[in-house]
Amino acid sequence: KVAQEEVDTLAHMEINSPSFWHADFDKFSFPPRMIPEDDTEMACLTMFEDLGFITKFRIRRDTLARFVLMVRRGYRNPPYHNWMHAFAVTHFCYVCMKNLKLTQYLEDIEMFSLFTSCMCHDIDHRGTNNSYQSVSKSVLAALYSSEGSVLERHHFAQSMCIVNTDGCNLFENLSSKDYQQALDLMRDIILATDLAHHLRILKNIETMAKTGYDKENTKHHKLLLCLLMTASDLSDQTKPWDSTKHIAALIYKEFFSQGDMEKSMGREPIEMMDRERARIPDLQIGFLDHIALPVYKVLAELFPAANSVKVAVEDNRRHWDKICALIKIRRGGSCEQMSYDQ
Ligand SMILES: Cc1nc2ccc(C(=O)NCC(C)C)cc2n2c(-c3cc(OC(C)(C)C)ccc3Cl)nnc12
Ligand SMILES: [Mg+2]
Ligand SMILES: [Zn+2]
Repeated sequence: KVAQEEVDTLAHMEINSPSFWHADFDKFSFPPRMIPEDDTEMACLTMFEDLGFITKFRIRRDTLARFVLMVRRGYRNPPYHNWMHAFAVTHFCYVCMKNLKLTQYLEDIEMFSLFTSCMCHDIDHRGTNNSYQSVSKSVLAALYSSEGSVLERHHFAQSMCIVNTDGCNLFENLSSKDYQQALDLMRDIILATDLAHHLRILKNIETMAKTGYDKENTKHHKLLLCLLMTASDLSDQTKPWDSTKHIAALIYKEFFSQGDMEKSMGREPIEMMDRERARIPDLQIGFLDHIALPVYKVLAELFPAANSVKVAVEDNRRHWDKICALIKIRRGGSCEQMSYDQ
């Protein structure tokens, strides 16, 4: 699936330093989506190298090149859940590892597995959510609906296919113990990206932040890995307003086409997926209040160095509030569709 000359090019090129991409490449303020898509594989090599993973886990350069190329190809091209989403998620995880001194909280193998999981966490996403898999009686639902987290199980299965493909096994030089641990960690971390799972464990994460992280407690390691994964998955919300506005446009493009498909199947989509009914500013305020803000609040409690990220999300919420207020003034009543050139 990946041409040998592509692998050779990526495998033999000198790995660029972070500053080659931008002076702030390893800062929370840097927007990873500004990297041209065709440069993202090289930027992934920069991050692997800068985190010390290539040396520490004795990753062969041709294996790494083939792995990165295969992961990128594993993504489809829906409006939001595409390779650039995975790259942005991976970049946020890299910035956390560079700025939050995570070596004092997690083991090397855990960080390596988390970083790799970020790259793979939405592989082969079709731009539809878990409930749509059951409604449309998709192959994925047939495979996984009895266990739940249908999409996330598929993302993990696809990731394992790549790891098991000749010349793509990123973990090939790990001890058998570390090898098994890496795959188990990838499974737990990718399954943690199911919103339902996240909402189930959020209380435990908040309790851990209150009582204080205990490096000797394996449960705390797991909870922290899940938090870092969801904080990375939502990290588009931590960037400046222009980017956040654009991301909302992509998300609702994807949601509304699912809603259209559900209507064509004679079903009523939920409001956030119904282009006739959805009020985007209201929905985004709800999403930020109930899903995004709690994640960055607890991240900032655990890591004061992440406070700027929480502030950025609060700024974005204020922007949506202003748009809602504007709509109310102009239209009276609640927020309706309109262009947000705010
Ligand atoms: C900008 C933005 N708006 C969203 C608005 C709504 C929802 C949604 O699913 N609401 C469901 C209702 C029933 C409560 C998700 C949104 N969303 C996500 C997202 C996060 C996910 O889950 C983790 C990462 C674990 C939190 C999983 C999937 C997605 Cl698409 N990423 N960005 C967004
Ligand atoms: Mg996902
Ligand atoms: Zn994702």
